Amino acid sequence: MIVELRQVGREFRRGTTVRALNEVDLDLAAGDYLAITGPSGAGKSTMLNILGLLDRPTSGEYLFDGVATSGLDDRRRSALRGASIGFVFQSFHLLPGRTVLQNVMLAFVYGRVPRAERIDRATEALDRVGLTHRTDFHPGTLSGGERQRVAIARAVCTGPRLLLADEPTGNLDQANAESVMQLFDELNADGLTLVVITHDIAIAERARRRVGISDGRLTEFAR
Ligand SMILES: Nc1ncnc2c1ncn2[C@@H]1O[C@H](COP(=O)(O)OP(=O)(O)OP(=O)(O)O)[C@@H](O)[C@H]1O
Repeated sequence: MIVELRQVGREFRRGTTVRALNEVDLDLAAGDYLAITGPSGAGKSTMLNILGLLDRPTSGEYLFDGVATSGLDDRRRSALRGASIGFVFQSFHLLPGRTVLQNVMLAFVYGRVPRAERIDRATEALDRVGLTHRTDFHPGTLSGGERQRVAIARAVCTGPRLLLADEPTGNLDQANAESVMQLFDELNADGLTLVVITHDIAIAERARRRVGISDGRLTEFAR
Protein backbone atom coordinates (compact mmCIF):
# COMPACT_ATOMS: atom_id res chain seq x y z
CA MET A 1 0.00 0.00 0.00
CA ILE A 2 1.18 3.52 -0.77
CA VAL A 3 -1.52 5.24 1.28
CA GLU A 4 -3.41 3.97 4.33
CA LEU A 5 -5.69 6.40 6.14
CA ARG A 6 -7.04 4.99 9.38
CA GLN A 7 -9.94 6.91 10.92
CA VAL A 8 -8.30 10.19 9.94
CA GLY A 9 -9.88 13.35 11.25
CA ARG A 10 -8.90 17.00 10.86
CA GLU A 11 -10.50 19.65 12.98
CA PHE A 12 -10.01 23.38 12.72
CA ARG A 13 -10.74 25.45 15.80
CA ARG A 14 -11.51 29.08 15.13
CA GLY A 15 -14.11 30.01 17.69
CA THR A 16 -16.32 27.17 16.54
CA THR A 17 -14.88 23.80 15.59
CA VAL A 18 -15.02 22.67 11.96
CA ARG A 19 -14.58 18.98 11.24
CA ALA A 20 -13.04 19.18 7.78
CA LEU A 21 -12.35 15.41 7.75
CA ASN A 22 -14.27 12.91 9.79
CA GLU A 23 -13.10 9.32 10.43
CA VAL A 24 -11.76 8.85 6.93
CA ASP A 25 -10.50 5.41 5.90
CA LEU A 26 -8.75 4.96 2.57
CA ASP A 27 -6.28 2.48 1.07
CA LEU A 28 -4.39 3.20 -2.12
CA ALA A 29 -2.30 0.45 -3.64
CA ALA A 30 0.68 1.12 -5.88
CA GLY A 31 -0.64 1.95 -9.35
CA ASP A 32 -4.09 3.08 -8.17
CA TYR A 33 -5.77 6.04 -9.87
CA LEU A 34 -8.26 7.83 -7.60
CA ALA A 35 -10.49 10.84 -8.21
CA ILE A 36 -11.85 12.87 -5.30
CA THR A 37 -14.97 14.92 -5.94
CA GLY A 38 -17.19 17.00 -3.70
CA PRO A 39 -18.79 20.41 -3.31
CA SER A 40 -16.95 23.53 -2.21
CA GLY A 41 -15.97 23.33 1.47
CA ALA A 42 -16.44 19.54 1.61
CA GLY A 43 -12.84 18.85 2.64
CA LYS A 44 -11.03 18.10 -0.64
CA SER A 45 -8.11 20.48 -0.08
CA THR A 46 -7.79 19.33 3.51
CA MET A 47 -7.57 15.76 2.24
CA LEU A 48 -4.93 16.67 -0.34
CA ASN A 49 -2.87 18.55 2.26
CA ILE A 50 -2.92 15.52 4.53
CA LEU A 51 -2.10 13.06 1.75
CA GLY A 52 0.75 15.36 0.68
CA LEU A 53 2.19 15.59 4.20
CA LEU A 54 1.58 19.35 4.16
CA ASP A 55 -0.80 19.04 7.12
CA ARG A 56 -1.30 16.59 9.96
CA PRO A 57 -4.48 14.80 11.03
CA THR A 58 -5.82 15.80 14.45
CA SER A 59 -6.94 12.18 14.97
CA GLY A 60 -6.27 8.82 13.36
CA GLU A 61 -3.16 7.67 11.51
CA TYR A 62 -1.75 8.14 8.05
CA LEU A 63 0.65 5.48 6.84
CA PHE A 64 2.62 6.46 3.75
CA ASP A 65 4.36 3.55 2.08
CA GLY A 66 4.01 1.65 5.34
CA VAL A 67 5.49 4.44 7.49
CA ALA A 68 3.31 5.85 10.29
CA THR A 69 3.65 9.57 9.56
CA SER A 70 2.39 10.79 12.94
CA GLY A 71 5.71 9.71 14.41
CA LEU A 72 7.80 11.79 11.98
CA ASP A 73 9.08 15.26 12.86
CA ASP A 74 8.73 18.09 10.35
CA ARG A 75 12.19 17.55 8.88
CA ARG A 76 11.52 13.87 8.16
CA ARG A 77 8.07 14.65 6.77
CA SER A 78 9.61 17.21 4.40
CA ALA A 79 12.26 14.74 3.31
CA LEU A 80 9.65 12.05 2.67
CA ARG A 81 7.46 14.52 0.77
CA GLY A 82 10.38 15.74 -1.37
CA ALA A 83 11.50 12.23 -2.23
CA SER A 84 8.12 10.55 -2.71
CA ILE A 85 5.28 12.94 -3.53
CA GLY A 86 4.73 15.12 -6.58
CA PHE A 87 2.20 17.97 -6.74
CA VAL A 88 0.30 19.51 -9.65
CA PHE A 89 -1.95 22.53 -9.12
CA GLN A 90 -4.62 24.30 -11.10
CA SER A 91 -2.48 27.41 -11.57
CA PHE A 92 0.73 25.61 -12.74
CA HIS A 93 3.09 27.54 -10.38
CA LEU A 94 5.83 28.05 -12.98
CA LEU A 95 8.42 30.83 -12.62
CA PRO A 96 7.98 33.22 -15.58
CA GLY A 97 11.63 34.35 -15.64
CA ARG A 98 13.01 30.82 -16.05
CA THR A 99 13.02 28.54 -19.06
CA VAL A 100 10.98 25.37 -19.24
CA LEU A 101 14.07 23.26 -18.45
CA GLN A 102 15.00 25.49 -15.50
CA ASN A 103 11.46 25.26 -14.15
CA VAL A 104 11.59 21.47 -14.24
CA MET A 105 15.00 21.49 -12.57
CA LEU A 106 13.53 23.42 -9.62
CA ALA A 107 12.28 20.01 -8.48
CA PHE A 108 15.84 19.09 -7.53
CA VAL A 109 16.46 22.08 -5.25
CA TYR A 110 15.63 20.13 -2.10
CA GLY A 111 16.42 16.65 -3.35
CA ARG A 112 19.46 14.46 -3.32
CA VAL A 113 19.85 14.08 -7.07
CA PRO A 114 23.50 14.61 -8.03
CA ARG A 115 24.04 17.83 -9.97
CA ALA A 116 25.37 15.99 -13.00
CA GLU A 117 22.17 13.96 -13.33
CA ARG A 118 19.77 16.86 -13.02
CA ILE A 119 19.78 18.10 -16.61
CA ASP A 120 19.44 14.55 -17.94
CA ARG A 121 16.51 13.75 -15.67
CA ALA A 122 14.73 17.02 -16.39
CA THR A 123 15.23 16.54 -20.13
CA GLU A 124 13.94 12.99 -19.89
CA ALA A 125 10.82 14.20 -18.01
CA LEU A 126 10.19 16.84 -20.69
CA ASP A 127 10.49 14.14 -23.31
CA ARG A 128 7.98 12.07 -21.30
CA VAL A 129 5.40 14.89 -21.48
CA GLY A 130 6.12 15.62 -25.15
CA LEU A 131 7.84 18.98 -24.71
CA THR A 132 11.45 18.51 -25.82
CA HIS A 133 10.85 21.18 -28.48
CA ARG A 134 9.99 23.72 -25.75
CA THR A 135 12.99 23.24 -23.43
CA ASP A 136 14.39 26.76 -23.88
CA PHE A 137 11.05 28.58 -24.05
CA HIS A 138 9.67 30.71 -21.23
CA PRO A 139 6.31 29.70 -19.69
CA GLY A 140 4.62 32.89 -20.94
CA THR A 141 5.01 31.72 -24.53
CA LEU A 142 3.31 28.34 -23.93
CA SER A 143 -0.33 27.27 -24.09
CA GLY A 144 -2.10 26.42 -20.83
CA GLY A 145 -1.89 22.71 -21.61
CA GLU A 146 1.84 22.97 -22.31
CA ARG A 147 2.36 24.86 -19.04
CA GLN A 148 0.55 22.16 -17.13
CA ARG A 149 2.65 19.51 -18.83
CA VAL A 150 5.80 21.39 -17.71
CA ALA A 151 4.41 21.34 -14.16
CA ILE A 152 3.77 17.60 -14.50
CA ALA A 153 7.33 17.04 -15.78
CA ARG A 154 8.60 18.94 -12.72
CA ALA A 155 6.40 16.80 -10.46
CA VAL A 156 7.50 13.45 -11.90
CA CYS A 157 11.20 14.02 -12.66
CA THR A 158 12.17 13.11 -9.09
CA GLY A 159 10.45 9.72 -9.47
CA PRO A 160 7.66 10.14 -6.88
CA ARG A 161 5.64 7.20 -5.52
CA LEU A 162 2.47 9.34 -5.50
CA LEU A 163 1.26 12.23 -7.68
CA LEU A 164 -1.36 14.57 -6.18
CA ALA A 165 -3.22 16.87 -8.57
CA ASP A 166 -5.58 19.62 -7.38
CA GLU A 167 -8.01 20.66 -10.15
CA PRO A 168 -5.28 20.05 -12.79
CA THR A 169 -7.57 20.99 -15.69
CA GLY A 170 -9.37 23.86 -13.95
CA ASN A 171 -7.63 26.53 -16.04
CA LEU A 172 -7.65 24.63 -19.33
CA ASP A 173 -9.94 24.48 -22.34
CA GLN A 174 -11.27 21.10 -23.39
CA ALA A 175 -8.51 20.22 -25.86
CA ASN A 176 -5.73 21.10 -23.41
CA ALA A 177 -7.55 19.33 -20.59
CA GLU A 178 -7.74 16.23 -22.78
CA SER A 179 -3.98 16.29 -23.45
CA VAL A 180 -3.27 16.53 -19.71
CA MET A 181 -5.70 13.71 -18.88
CA GLN A 182 -4.17 11.58 -21.65
CA LEU A 183 -0.78 12.14 -20.02
CA PHE A 184 -2.17 11.11 -16.62
CA ASP A 185 -3.52 7.91 -18.21
CA GLU A 186 -0.05 7.16 -19.60
CA LEU A 187 1.75 7.92 -16.34
CA ASN A 188 -0.69 5.69 -14.48
CA ALA A 189 -0.24 2.92 -17.10
CA ASP A 190 3.50 3.17 -16.34
CA GLY A 191 2.72 2.45 -12.68
CA LEU A 192 2.48 5.91 -11.09
CA THR A 193 -0.11 6.17 -8.29
CA LEU A 194 -2.39 9.14 -8.94
CA VAL A 195 -4.89 11.16 -6.90
CA VAL A 196 -6.85 13.86 -8.73
CA ILE A 197 -9.17 16.35 -7.06
CA THR A 198 -11.76 17.70 -9.45
CA HIS A 199 -15.16 19.36 -9.68
CA ASP A 200 -15.51 17.92 -13.19
CA ILE A 201 -17.32 14.59 -13.33
CA ALA A 202 -15.95 13.84 -16.83
CA ILE A 203 -12.42 14.21 -15.43
CA ALA A 204 -13.28 12.05 -12.41
CA GLU A 205 -14.63 9.34 -14.74
CA ARG A 206 -11.12 8.88 -16.14
CA ALA A 207 -9.89 7.54 -12.81
CA ARG A 208 -10.18 3.87 -11.93
CA ARG A 209 -11.62 4.68 -8.48
CA ARG A 210 -13.79 7.57 -7.41
CA VAL A 211 -14.60 8.83 -3.94
CA GLY A 212 -16.88 11.68 -2.96
CA ILE A 213 -16.40 13.89 0.08
CA SER A 214 -19.36 15.46 1.78
CA ASP A 215 -19.05 17.26 5.12
CA GLY A 216 -15.67 15.64 5.68
CA ARG A 217 -16.92 12.10 5.12
CA LEU A 218 -15.67 9.88 2.35
CA THR A 219 -17.81 7.56 0.21
CA GLU A 220 -16.43 5.36 -2.54
CA PHE A 221 -18.56 5.00 -5.65
CA ALA A 222 -18.88 1.58 -7.24
CA ARG A 223 -17.53 1.38 -10.80
N1 LIG B 1 -7.06 26.64 7.91
C1 LIG B 1 -8.35 26.50 8.17
N2 LIG B 1 -8.91 27.09 9.26
C2 LIG B 1 -10.22 26.95 9.54
N3 LIG B 1 -11.08 26.24 8.77
C3 LIG B 1 -10.59 25.65 7.68
C4 LIG B 1 -9.22 25.75 7.31
N4 LIG B 1 -9.04 25.05 6.16
C5 LIG B 1 -10.23 24.54 5.82
N5 LIG B 1 -11.17 24.89 6.74
C6 LIG B 1 -12.60 24.50 6.71
O1 LIG B 1 -12.65 23.10 6.50
C7 LIG B 1 -13.73 22.78 5.61
C8 LIG B 1 -13.17 22.03 4.40
O2 LIG B 1 -12.39 22.95 3.63
P1 LIG B 1 -11.58 22.52 2.30
O3 LIG B 1 -10.78 23.69 1.87
O4 LIG B 1 -10.87 21.24 2.56
O5 LIG B 1 -12.79 22.27 1.27
P2 LIG B 1 -12.72 21.99 -0.31
O6 LIG B 1 -13.59 20.81 -0.56
O7 LIG B 1 -11.31 21.89 -0.76
O8 LIG B 1 -13.40 23.29 -0.91
P3 LIG B 1 -13.11 24.04 -2.34
O9 LIG B 1 -13.65 23.14 -3.40
O10 LIG B 1 -13.93 25.30 -2.21
O11 LIG B 1 -11.64 24.30 -2.42
C9 LIG B 1 -14.41 24.10 5.27
O12 LIG B 1 -15.51 24.26 6.15
C10 LIG B 1 -13.34 25.12 5.54
O13 LIG B 1 -13.90 26.37 5.89
